[in-house]
Amino acid sequence: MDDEWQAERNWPLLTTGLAGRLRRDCMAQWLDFVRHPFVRGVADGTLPPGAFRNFLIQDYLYLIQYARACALAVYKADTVADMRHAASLMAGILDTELAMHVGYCRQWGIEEAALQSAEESLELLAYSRFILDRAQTGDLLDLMVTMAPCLIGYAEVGARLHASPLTRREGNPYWSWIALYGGDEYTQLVEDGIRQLDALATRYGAQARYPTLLRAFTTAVRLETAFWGTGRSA
Ligand SMILES: Cc1ncc(CN)c(N)n1
Repeated sequence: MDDEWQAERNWPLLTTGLAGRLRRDCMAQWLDFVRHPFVRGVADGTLPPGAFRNFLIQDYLYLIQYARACALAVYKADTVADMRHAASLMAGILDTELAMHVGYCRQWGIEEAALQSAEESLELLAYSRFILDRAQTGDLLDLMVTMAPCLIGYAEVGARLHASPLTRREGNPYWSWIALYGGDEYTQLVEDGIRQLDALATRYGAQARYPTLLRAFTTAVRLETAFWGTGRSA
C-alpha cells in the first residue's frame, strides 16, 4: 500500500457482503484496476492531457451502454422494488454521472456533439458488450454482479485519492474528476448498489453459484483495467 487509505478501515461497506467477498477473492486483479498507472497519473497530475481527453470521450460512450444495461436490469427484475432500484440506478447514471460528465468534458473543450460522433474504442466495445451479454443471458444477479466493479471501483479510487495526503490538489487538472467520484452523490449511488446486491444475493442464491459470479466479476475487473488504456488507443 502506498498511502494510508484502506477500504477495510475507511469504507468498510465496500468490503462486506457479496461485493466485499467478490472484491477480496480477486484482490490481485482488483489492485491492478484501482492502483493502475492511469490512476497514479490522475493523483499526481502527470497523466498526459491527451490520454485523459480520449478517456473522457470513451467514458461518455461507455456510460450510455451502462445505462442500457440498467434498462435490461429493469426488464429482468422479478419485483417492482427491484425494477425501481434498477430504474433509479439508470437515472443516477443518466441524470447525475452522464450529465456531470458532459459538463466536465466541456471544461476540457469537448462539446457533446463531438462526444456523440466519436468512434467506440476496442476496450469500450469489449467491456460494454461483455456486460450486455451477461444482461441478455443471465438473471438479475448475474447482471448486477457484472456491473458492480464499475460502480464500486471508481468509488474506491475517488475516495482514496480524495482522502490521500499524497494526491496533488493545487494545480492538478484532474482534481475535479477525483472530487466527482469521491463526492457524496456518487457515494450514495454506490452504497445503494452494494445494499441491493446483498439483497439479491440472498434471494437469488449467490452461495450456490458463487464460482460463476466470481468469474464474471473478475472478467469485468480485468476489462476495467484495460479501459484505463482506452485513451491511448482511441
Ligand atoms: C469504464 C468506467 N467504469 C466505471 C465508471 C464509474 N461509473 C465509469 N465512469 N467508467
